[in-house]
Amino acid sequence: MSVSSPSSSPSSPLTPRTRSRLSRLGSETNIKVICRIRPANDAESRRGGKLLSVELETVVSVCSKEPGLALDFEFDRVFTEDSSQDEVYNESVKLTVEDFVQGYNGTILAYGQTGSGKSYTMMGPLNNSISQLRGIIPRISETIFESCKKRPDLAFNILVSFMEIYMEQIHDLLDPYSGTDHTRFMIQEDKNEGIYVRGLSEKSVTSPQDLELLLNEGLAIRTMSSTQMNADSSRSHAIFHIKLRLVNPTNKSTIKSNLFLVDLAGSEKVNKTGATGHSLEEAKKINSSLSRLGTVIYALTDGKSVHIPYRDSKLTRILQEALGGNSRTTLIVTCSPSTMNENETISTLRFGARAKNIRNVAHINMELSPSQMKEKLEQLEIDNRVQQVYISRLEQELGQWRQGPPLQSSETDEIALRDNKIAELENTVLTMKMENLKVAHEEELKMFKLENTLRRLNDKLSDIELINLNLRKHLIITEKLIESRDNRINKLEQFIANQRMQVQTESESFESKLAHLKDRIDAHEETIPIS
Ligand SMILES: Nc1ncnc2c1ncn2[C@@H]1O[C@H](COP(=O)(O)OP(=O)(O)OP(=O)(O)O)[C@@H](O)[C@H]1O
Repeated sequence: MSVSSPSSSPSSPLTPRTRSRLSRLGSETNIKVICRIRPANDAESRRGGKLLSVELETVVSVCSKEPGLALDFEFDRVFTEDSSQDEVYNESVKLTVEDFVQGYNGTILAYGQTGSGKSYTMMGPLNNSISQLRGIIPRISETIFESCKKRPDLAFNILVSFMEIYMEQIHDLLDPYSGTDHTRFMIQEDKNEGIYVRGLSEKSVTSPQDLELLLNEGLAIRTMSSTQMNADSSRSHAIFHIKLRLVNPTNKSTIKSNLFLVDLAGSEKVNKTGATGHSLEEAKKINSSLSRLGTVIYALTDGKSVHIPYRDSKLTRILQEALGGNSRTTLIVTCSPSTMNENETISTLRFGARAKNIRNVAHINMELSPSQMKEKLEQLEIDNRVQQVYISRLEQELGQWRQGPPLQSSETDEIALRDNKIAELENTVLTMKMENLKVAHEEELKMFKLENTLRRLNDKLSDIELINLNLRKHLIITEKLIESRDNRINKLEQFIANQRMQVQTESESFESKLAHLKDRIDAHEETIPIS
C-alpha cells in the first residue's frame, strides 16, 4: 500500500525567528483541505467503474485497476456523492467565514479536473433557483450579513470585486465595459491593504441579495465554453473578493479583513477534451498556470526552498497571502468518482495532500484609531519624561562628584595612575567582550546548525508518523473489512446449518412417510386374496 505523504516534510520558508515573531502576533495553522466527490455523470455510469471509496470521514481510498496500486489519502474532511451543499458549507467553510468577520483574512479555493464540480461547489448549479442547491459564495454572503448584524456596536462596510484571470490576463467581471486594455490592472502590495489589483472596480453591498446579484452579473460574462468533458466549462480562474471594514464608533478602531473565493479553471488532458485551435491554447494556458500554483505549493512544502516563486504567475501573486501568509485558507479538491478519470483524480488528491502541509500565520487585522494612537503616544511621552528626570538626577550627582574638594598634586598623580589602570582594565574588558561575542557567534552558528538538524529529524519523524498513521488507518479499515467478512461467514454458516437441519427434518419426515406407506402397502397386500 502507498500512502499520501509527500516525499518531504511539512515546512515553511519562514526563518525560525520570523516564525516565532509572527506566531506571537497571530496563530499558526495548516491549510485545511477538503475533498469532495461528485456523483457519476451519465457517461461514467454507463462505462466507468467505481474508483473511490470512503470508509472514514477523513480518508479517501483509490481502488485502482492497476494491480497492487492502492492509495489512501487523508484530508480534514471527505464529502461523498451523497453530501449536500448544506453539509459542505456548514462542516467545512462556515468557520472560516466567522473568523473573517472577527478580522482574519480568509481564502477558499476549489481545485480539480475539468468537470469535477468546482463551480457547482463554489457557486451552485448554473441558473439555479433552488435554495438548497446554492453554492458556497451565496451562503457566505448570508453568514457575513448575519454575523455583522450580531455586532450592532460596530459600523460595517462591505465592498466586493470580481475578476477572472483568462489566458494570464486580468478581466474585471463587474465592469463588462472595461474593454481589452488589460494593462490598466496592476497587482500591487500595500502595507495596510495587502496584495490587491489596482484598477479593478469595487462595489459596495448592503445585503446578501446585492452580493448575489453582483456574483450572477459577473458569472454571466465569465469565459465559459463547451468541451467534451463539461458542457459549461469555465476557462478562467474566477476570484471573488469580499472586503470587510468594521469600525468601532466609540474608539474609532478599525478591523479590516479580506476574503478571497476562488474557482480555479480545471486541469485537463487535451486529448480527452478534444481541444483544438483556440481551445487548445486556452487549455495550455490553464495547465501552465495550475502547474505554477503546484510549483509554489511544492516550494512551500519541500522543506528546502528559500525562494517561493509567487511572482511567476498572476494567480500565485494574488494568492500569496493565502499560501503561506496571513490567511485562514481552505482548499477544496473536487473529484470524479469514476475509473474513467483515474490519473486526473490521483493527481488532484496528491495536490491536496501536499497542500495540507502548508502553514499559515493569520492574525486579526486591526488599525488603531487616532484616539488610541494618541493614548499610546501620551503613554510613551510620560515614560520619556520619567527617564529624563532620572537622567538629569544622575547628571547632577556626577557634576557634584566632579566638583569635589580641590586636590593636592600627589593626589592628582595617584588619580592619574588609577585612571591609567582603569583605562587598561577597560581595554581588557573590551577585548574580553569581543572574544565573548566571537564565541557567542560561533555558538549561535552551531546552535543554528543543530536546530536545522533537529528540524530535519523532526520532519522525518513526522513523515514516519504520517506513514504510520496511514498504515494504522489502513489496518483499521482492513480489520473492519475482515470483521464484516467474518460476520458474513458466520451468517452463511448459520444459514447452512439451518438448511442442513431443515433437510434432515424433511428427510426424516420423508422417511417416516415412506415407512408408513410401505406398512400400508404391506397391509394392503395381505388383504388381497391370492388368486
Ligand atoms: N456534487 C454534485 N452534485 C450534483 N451534480 C454535480 C456535483 N458536482 C458537479 N455536478 C455537475 O457536474 C457538472 C460539472 O460540474 P462543474 O461545472 O461544477 O465542474 P467544474 O469542475 O467547475 O468544471 P470546469 O473546470 O470545466 O469548469 C455540472 O453539470 C454540475 O452540475
